[in-house]
Amino acid sequence: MSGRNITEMSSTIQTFSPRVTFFLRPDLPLVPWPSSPLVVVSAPNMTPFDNLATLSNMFLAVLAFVLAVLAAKYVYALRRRARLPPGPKTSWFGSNQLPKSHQWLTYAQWRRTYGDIVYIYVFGNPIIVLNSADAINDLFEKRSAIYSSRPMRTMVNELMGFNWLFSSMPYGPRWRKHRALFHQHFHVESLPTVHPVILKEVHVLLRNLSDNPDGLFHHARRSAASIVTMLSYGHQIAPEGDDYVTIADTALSGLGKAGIWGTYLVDYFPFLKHIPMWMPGAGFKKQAWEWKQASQAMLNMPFKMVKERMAKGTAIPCFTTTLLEQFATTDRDSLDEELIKDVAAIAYAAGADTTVSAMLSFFLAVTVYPEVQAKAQVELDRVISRSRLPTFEDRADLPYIDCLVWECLRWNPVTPLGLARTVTEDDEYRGYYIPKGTTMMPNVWAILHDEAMYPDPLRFNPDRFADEKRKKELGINEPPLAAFGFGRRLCPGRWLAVETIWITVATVLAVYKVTKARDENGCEIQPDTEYTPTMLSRPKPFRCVFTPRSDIAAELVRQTDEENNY
Ligand code: HEM
Repeated sequence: MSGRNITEMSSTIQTFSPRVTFFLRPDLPLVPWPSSPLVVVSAPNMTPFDNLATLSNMFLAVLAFVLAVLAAKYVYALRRRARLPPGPKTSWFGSNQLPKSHQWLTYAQWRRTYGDIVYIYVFGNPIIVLNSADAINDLFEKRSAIYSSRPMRTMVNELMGFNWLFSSMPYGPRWRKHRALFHQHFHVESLPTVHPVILKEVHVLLRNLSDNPDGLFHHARRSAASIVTMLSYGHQIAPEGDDYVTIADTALSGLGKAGIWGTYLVDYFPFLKHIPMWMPGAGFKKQAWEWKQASQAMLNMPFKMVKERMAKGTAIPCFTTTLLEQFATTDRDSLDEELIKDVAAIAYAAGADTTVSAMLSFFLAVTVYPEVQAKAQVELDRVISRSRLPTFEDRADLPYIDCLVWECLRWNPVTPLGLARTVTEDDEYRGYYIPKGTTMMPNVWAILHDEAMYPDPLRFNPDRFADEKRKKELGINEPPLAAFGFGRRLCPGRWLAVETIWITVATVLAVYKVTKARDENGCEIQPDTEYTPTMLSRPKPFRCVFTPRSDIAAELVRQTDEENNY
């Protein structure tokens, strides 16, 4: 070694390049390393073969180090994977144990097998289903800083053009801006100003039920939709063939179908969005393109209509006019037209079909449970004595109607799997490892059918909300808030929804007896109590009959026609 011992050389090298020294072996000669200008060590007696041997030793040392790091990482990952929550055996391709329809029912059964927190792995995507109020509360409420985002939804947001919906935006400044603007206009204190709008549309519903009882689904939908379009755009929906409703319904039917994250493969494999529409198997792209035309029209068309009416001076004051006026005068920093347009459109997208599902649950429940209907009518008759229609001022005196509304929201929740979240950091809960990016599904149906809190949960029983002492014992609240979500993403339209459902229930039961339809032989038709398997679940079509409870009731319905128009 030319008179220099290994320690000296090593320290010389360390001076220039500590990283290299780390790999040196004392039993091998030290040589200059041509590619590293920092290592300047003379070793005159060395041959090219010696150099090669040293290079390969260094290479081996680096390789060994890299392999050690990878092995450590692998062991760490294995250990973490061993701490994933339990769940059905799934491979990278998912599993045939995964339910294809009404997933919430299967997930609720899994609670018995796997517990509150169930892990599924589908096409490389980790999903956790939360089956209990405790687990959801611990994560979505107490750790809301990392559980308030939404999963990336390639089909809905990117391909179908619904990126204006703040309900599916990731948690962050853009979402916050949208939500704050929505909240400014749709909050509990604003309710008295929206009561006249709700009341008027519910009266239209009464008349429609009298004229054409078989059109129940259509009338209920029209009523819920007209309330939100009046509030957002000052637009009352035409009885039939309203252009806005037609276009919005096309868009929303797409959203309903693609809304449960993972319904389309492209949610799991976002790169599929790049495949051309003409390729075999790319039917989803064509379908998404059609829905996109509708989602963009739904966003732009009514907004343009309001601007035109404002220019002509015929616009009815509403959310859009108020904000456009504000935008034109003062508040240009915090407002822009795109923001106003997005927020105006979400009221219909998020508010119409949800409210109508709960309304339809009410019609189904009172058809199937006549004793519930009779009890509500006793209360109504006691308070308003059949001489007039109920108003919002009667609410405090009609507690059973409240209970009936809560039970509609619980019995078959409108969003049985809530709206999926994603966790934005690795987390640990009850000793389980929850990887960053996991899609979190709150099983709202399971929570609202937990026998410990709601005994005999499949039965429609408003009385479960009536007894204060029993409620305390069981730990239940009204309203059943889980129906509206959790934490920072809790539904901001819940006040409007509850008011709408409440006055619908009170008004319909004040004037009509709702009974089962009969077939051609005069036999009662037992309604199907099954619900659709969609993200927004609603009763499957059923028939019922609306009979005025008295001549006065029929007259009260007729008189609603004389109310002033907007
Ligand atoms: C019975 C009627 C309704 C039900 C059951 C319902 C339910 C829900 C649920 C479960 C969520 C997701 C919450 C979460 O992620 O934890 C949600 C979000 C939302 N709802 Fe509702 N909703 C109803 C009516 C309405 C109405 C009438 C409006 C508007 C006028 C509305 C506007 C929204 C919006 C904007 C969001 C998104 C919130 C966010 O992501 O920050 N909802 N709703």
